[in-house]
Amino acid sequence: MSEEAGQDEYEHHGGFPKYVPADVGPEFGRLVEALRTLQDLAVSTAPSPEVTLDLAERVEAINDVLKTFQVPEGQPPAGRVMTLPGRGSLLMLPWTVEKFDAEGVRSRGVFRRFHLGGNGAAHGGTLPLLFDDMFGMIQHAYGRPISRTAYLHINYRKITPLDTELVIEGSVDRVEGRKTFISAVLKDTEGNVLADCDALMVQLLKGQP
Ligand SMILES: CCCCCCCCCCCCCC(=O)SCCNC(=O)CCNC(=O)[C@H](O)C(C)(C)COP(=O)(O)OP(=O)(O)OC[C@H]1O[C@@H](n2cnc3c(N)ncnc32)[C@H](O)[C@@H]1OP(=O)(O)O
Repeated sequence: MSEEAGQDEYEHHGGFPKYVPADVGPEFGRLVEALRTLQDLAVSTAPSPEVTLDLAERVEAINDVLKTFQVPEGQPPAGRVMTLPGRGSLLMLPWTVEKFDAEGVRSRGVFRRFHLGGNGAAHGGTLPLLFDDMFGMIQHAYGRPISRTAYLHINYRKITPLDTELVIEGSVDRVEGRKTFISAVLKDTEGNVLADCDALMVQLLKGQP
């Protein structure tokens, strides 16, 4: 495929908006980190009813301010700041990308209290989120158009601990027409495999949701 044709194909992200990196100041990362700490505290505290009511009113006041700045998908910085944990998105795991190229993507971080499943381990549903977003980035770094996950097969090999530095790394295994096969591994810093995952992502047709 010529470079021009490849670029044309890359520009066709189905019905997706085109995502470009966001340029933000340090105050954005500070806000996101403060909100993550709020999430951790919201699931790990038991304040009195009076304090709960006071907090609800204060958070509602913050929401009233934020509501006036709502913009369409693709325009908020959340998810588009590659230098911030979770690319600055509260949905994503707060992990930091340390390698991002066609050879593959590597990211490092911790599961926090907010991600607790049971008995000190990360909730099983948070791992597919980590892998799925990783696969989106791998696909992006490889130069493939944004695609939808058709399947995602995860093997939970060991308990995934909270508040412990972990590393996830993956790459494209092969491309067959619209289909990209990707795999990734989650390890602790001693190299123990906690989970591995492979997925099929299918390139969207023009205008496909
Ligand atoms: C600033 C920069 C930021 C960068 C970061 C950006 C990251 C953004 C990240 C965003 C990332 C978000 C990612 C998300 O989270 S996407 C959200 C989760 N995924 C979905 O919602 C997908 C829902 N499903 C669909 O939309 C359709 O089913 C798709 C689009 C997947 C395929 O339906 P479509 O009608 O289009 O195609 P087709 O059915 O003709 O299939 C085509 C081919 O694929 C093969 N096939 C299909 N399914 C399966 C299967 N299960 N196992 C094995 N094979 C399967 C099929 O046999 C055929 O093969 P072949 O016969 O051609 O050989």
